[in-house]
Amino acid sequence: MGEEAPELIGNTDRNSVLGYDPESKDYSSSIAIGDKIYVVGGSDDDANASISVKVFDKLNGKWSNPTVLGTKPTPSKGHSAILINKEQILIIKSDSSPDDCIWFLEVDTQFVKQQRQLVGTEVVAWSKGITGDAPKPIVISGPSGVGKGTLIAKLMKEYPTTFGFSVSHTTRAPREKEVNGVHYHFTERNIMEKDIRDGKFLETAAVHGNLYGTSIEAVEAVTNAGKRCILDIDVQGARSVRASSLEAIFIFICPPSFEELEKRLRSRGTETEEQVQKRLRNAKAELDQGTSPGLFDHILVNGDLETCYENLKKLLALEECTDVSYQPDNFKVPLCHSVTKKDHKVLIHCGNNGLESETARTFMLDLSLLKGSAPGRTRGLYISAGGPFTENVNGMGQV
Ligand SMILES: Nc1ncnc2c1ncn2[C@@H]1O[C@H](COP(=O)(O)OP(=O)(O)OP(=O)(O)O)[C@@H](O)[C@H]1O
Ligand SMILES: Nc1nc2c(ncn2[C@@H]2O[C@H](COP(=O)(O)O)[C@@H](O)[C@H]2O)c(=O)[nH]1
Repeated sequence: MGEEAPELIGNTDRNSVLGYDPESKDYSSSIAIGDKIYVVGGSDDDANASISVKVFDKLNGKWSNPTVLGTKPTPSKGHSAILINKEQILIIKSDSSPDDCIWFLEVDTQFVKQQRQLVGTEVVAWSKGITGDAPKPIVISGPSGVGKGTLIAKLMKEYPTTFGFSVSHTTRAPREKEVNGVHYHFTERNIMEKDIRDGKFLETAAVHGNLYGTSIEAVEAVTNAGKRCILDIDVQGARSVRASSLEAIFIFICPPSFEELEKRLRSRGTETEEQVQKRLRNAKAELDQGTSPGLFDHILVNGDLETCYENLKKLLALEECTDVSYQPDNFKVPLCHSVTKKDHKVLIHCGNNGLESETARTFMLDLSLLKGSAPGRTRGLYISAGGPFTENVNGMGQV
């Protein structure tokens, strides 16, 4: 792309332009936000199908390749892009399955700002759009030995297709029965520190003398599998997640007494006496922080295991959403479409010029109830079909 500014052709008042080169089969959409132009490029050449992001800085006339966070959309035959606010670009993939065609490219959300500071480069983040009000991830915290892992294992065993565990990274050594990639991603401190600098983590904390962290990929792997994500993290981690854009439910597990906690930690037999002492010292502070108001939504006492498990299930059922359909059966965006936006509504006009053809259809995306963002999915999309939707059609699309 050289050092030339991207040419904004077409309907520039909507800030969104699609260019297509029939020879190379490359296409790109350019979105101007402030002094930056974001170019989302792709190729519909089957052999080199790809989707990429470049940023042009109008102030210094330079291109940059941003650090791209989050799971990228799979390549499609084409896409259109439209600015929905100063932080997010809506990308609509053509000819993609209904559950994989709405994506958000975040360019200046809270998460992107944080990561930009951390990484020191331009940062963008992908977040897949999903319809309806999908259940929120669950953060489970509590002092070491209280029974978090035991409760989570029971939940995963009873509901294997509903819940998925966010596999953390840690620099601590594996215990006898722990499997790399299942219980933790066991890693070296210098590698983890580099990954932190590269913005790969949603949160990290030094816990009991080791480094622990939830990678963005760990959370996305669970949500991409269509499951509800469970995070087993310490109180510092819960605080970081609370401050992030990952909208979650925060549950703190308490022991019935400090003596019982000590007994469980010792009887597990996985730590040396010195480590047990350290964990018990830290438990005092964690119990203080965990039970003070503000951070956790729910506190459960793990006295009798079965009672606590039943209470946990009840609590999660309370937070479940009802099963309602949020998109029409025939939702699929063809190559030939145009997109316009008014307030919180985006109209996708499909078919020849979006109007005249017999197969022409219009879909309306309602963005007013969007929740969450990268890292993770953007929930709360509502899609309806038909119309008439009285919006002037003069957008762009693959031709
Ligand atoms: N309600 C309970 N009553 C008695 N023992 C329990 C109960 N819940 C868990 N345990 C036992 O306590 C020990 C610690 O449990 P677990 O490993 O699940 O704790 P944890 O909170 O995940 O600890 P860590 O934070 O160190 O990973 C285990 O041996 C487990 O079998
Ligand atoms: N902040 C984070 N804390 C984490 C993460 N993964 C686990 N943990 C917490 O660490 C302690 C100790 O765990 P152990 O397996 O060594 O006993 C415990 O409280 C976990 O909840 C993480 O990714 N981030």
